[in-house]
Amino acid sequence: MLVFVATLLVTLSTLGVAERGMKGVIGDQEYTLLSGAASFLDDRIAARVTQVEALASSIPPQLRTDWSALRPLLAEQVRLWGADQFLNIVVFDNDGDMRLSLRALRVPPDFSARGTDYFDRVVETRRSMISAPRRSRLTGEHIVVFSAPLLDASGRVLGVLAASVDLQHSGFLRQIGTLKPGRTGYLFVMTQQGVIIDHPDESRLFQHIGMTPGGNRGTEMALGGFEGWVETPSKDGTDAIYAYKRLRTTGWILAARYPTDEAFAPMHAMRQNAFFSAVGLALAAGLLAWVLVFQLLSPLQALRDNVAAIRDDGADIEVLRDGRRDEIGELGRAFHALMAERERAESARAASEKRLRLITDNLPVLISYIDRDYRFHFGNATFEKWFGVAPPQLIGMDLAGLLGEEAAGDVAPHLEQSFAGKSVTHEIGIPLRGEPRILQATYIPDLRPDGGVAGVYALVHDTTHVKEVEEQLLQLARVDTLTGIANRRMFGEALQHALDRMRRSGKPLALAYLDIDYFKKINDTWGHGVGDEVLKEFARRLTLGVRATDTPARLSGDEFVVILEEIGSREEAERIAAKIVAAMRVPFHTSAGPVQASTSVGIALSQPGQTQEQLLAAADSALYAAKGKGRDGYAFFEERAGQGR
Ligand SMILES: Nc1nc2c(ncn2[C@@H]2O[C@H](COP(=O)(O)OP(=O)(O)OP(=O)(O)O)[C@@H](O)[C@H]2O)c(=O)[nH]1
Repeated sequence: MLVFVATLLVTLSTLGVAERGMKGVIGDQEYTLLSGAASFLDDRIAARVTQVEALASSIPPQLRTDWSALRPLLAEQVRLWGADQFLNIVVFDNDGDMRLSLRALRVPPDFSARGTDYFDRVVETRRSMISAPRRSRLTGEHIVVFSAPLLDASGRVLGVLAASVDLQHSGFLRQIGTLKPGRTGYLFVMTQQGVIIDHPDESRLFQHIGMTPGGNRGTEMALGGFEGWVETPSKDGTDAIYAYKRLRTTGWILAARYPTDEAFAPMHAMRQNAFFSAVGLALAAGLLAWVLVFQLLSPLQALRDNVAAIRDDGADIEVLRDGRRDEIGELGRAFHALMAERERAESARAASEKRLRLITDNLPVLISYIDRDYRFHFGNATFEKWFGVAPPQLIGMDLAGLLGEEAAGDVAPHLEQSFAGKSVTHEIGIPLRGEPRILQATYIPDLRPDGGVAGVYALVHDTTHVKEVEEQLLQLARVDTLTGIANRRMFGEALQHALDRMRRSGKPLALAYLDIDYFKKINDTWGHGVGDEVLKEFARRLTLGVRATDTPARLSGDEFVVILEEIGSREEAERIAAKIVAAMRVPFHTSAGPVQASTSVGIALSQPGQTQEQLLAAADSALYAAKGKGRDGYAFFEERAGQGR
């Protein structure tokens, strides 16, 4: 389209320039023609002037006032010139009276040439002249008069010889009519004052140019002195080329009118031809340009198709390297490099993702990403192992869908804190595959650059086993490793709890403090191993000898205690002590054979407001008393130390 429009524009503007140039040529031609015609007319007029001057001067001096003798001379001369040169030749005397006329005229009695330009000026200047166009007073015809003085020897004017030319019928001006431009163009002549003296329209002859309504800029310019050509509308509205030239001899204005339509008829035909040729050319050029552009763009189209094939059908990117050695080939190679780079980055990313996936899937923890709707966005393979939910099924699942309403309700407040921007860790107990488990969950907020939280990363691990081990460790720390009964630490706790219970129930408790008699000797006699065996058996007998609710404990070496709860009386406590003492008299079966041992027991009954230490000290004091009494027996704590049985 662009080529089509451009070609048309160029053609039309070139035509416009050519037309303007052509118009100039035609105008100049017309003016040149007119100038030729003007010079022809000037020559004719000058020739007539010369004829009349020559005729006047050829008259012999004696005949210059002999009017009757002059006639045949003039008649002979006119005959020689040819009859149609002049309409008439007359001679006036120096008073202006007509003395001679070659044509027979009815001359009115008062006819005088005085007052006419052709008489007065000649008398005045004594030189020949051409009159203004005028209407003959004698014949009524439109004429111009060529007049010359008849002078005597001293140069005095004797008369005036006047030769008239019929403007309308003589063909004096008509001869130039053949020079008219074109078929409908014409020439016309007017005086400097604008009186038309020659015109193809005879009705306008000898009328002032202004008599016809309308205006003609060219003619107005010409009356103002313009010579040359101009294109302007005529009075009848049609455009025409007007040319104007003044006659040198008379000052008359010779004008030519050439209607533009006719002047440019060939031009219009040419324009039409050129227009159709231009349209054809433009169409052809446009079509050619289209084909060219199509051909130029076809590799680009192929490149586009290749890119589409790579994107939509997964075609190999190698199709982009088609080896063209131009800009499009460069573009293809640039695309190839870009895509290869992308593919490398993509496979690196995929490998990294696979690695990460492998790691996360094989970690014995739940790794997930939870969005703001509390729905899973990502989850590792552990979800399948723990909950039987495969990662793809997990996507979009909400917490209640995975954990059940109750557990989801427990988790929600912690998640909310994390969505508020905090890292949160909490524990929750839920059944997994039918077993109660303790899980520890850590929520890490996914902070956006604007500070908002997009979601939460959740890391959950099963701490059940750890808790169990912890519990075991705790238990181990409270148990005497040799005997399996409570150690000093657990004893302390148990005593505290027992004292608390006593305070609540009001039922007193007793504390028995025991020590194996001469244990050092057993060690020394049988060795430490046997000593240990005795200690274990001692603990066993102690445990068997008291109620299940009572707590036996080994404090250190061969020292033991028993917390005896809900002891109704001192007697009851003593009974138990005696029972224990009796139980220890039975020989101990060891790897080295039976070993005889015994124990001493100190008993103290708890008092209101008494501390652990005070109670223990009281029992210890009673033990001391029991030892003091010879061992293998018990003593009851009295306020005064040392008392007991
Ligand atoms: N086999 C063994 N011996 C221990 C253990 N702990 C402490 N002993 C020993 O137990 C003995 C305790 O002796 P003491 O209580 O001081 O004295 P005793 O010989 O029992 O005399 P009395 O208490 O006055 O009747 C020491 O010789 C310790 O070395 C242990 O775990 N195993």
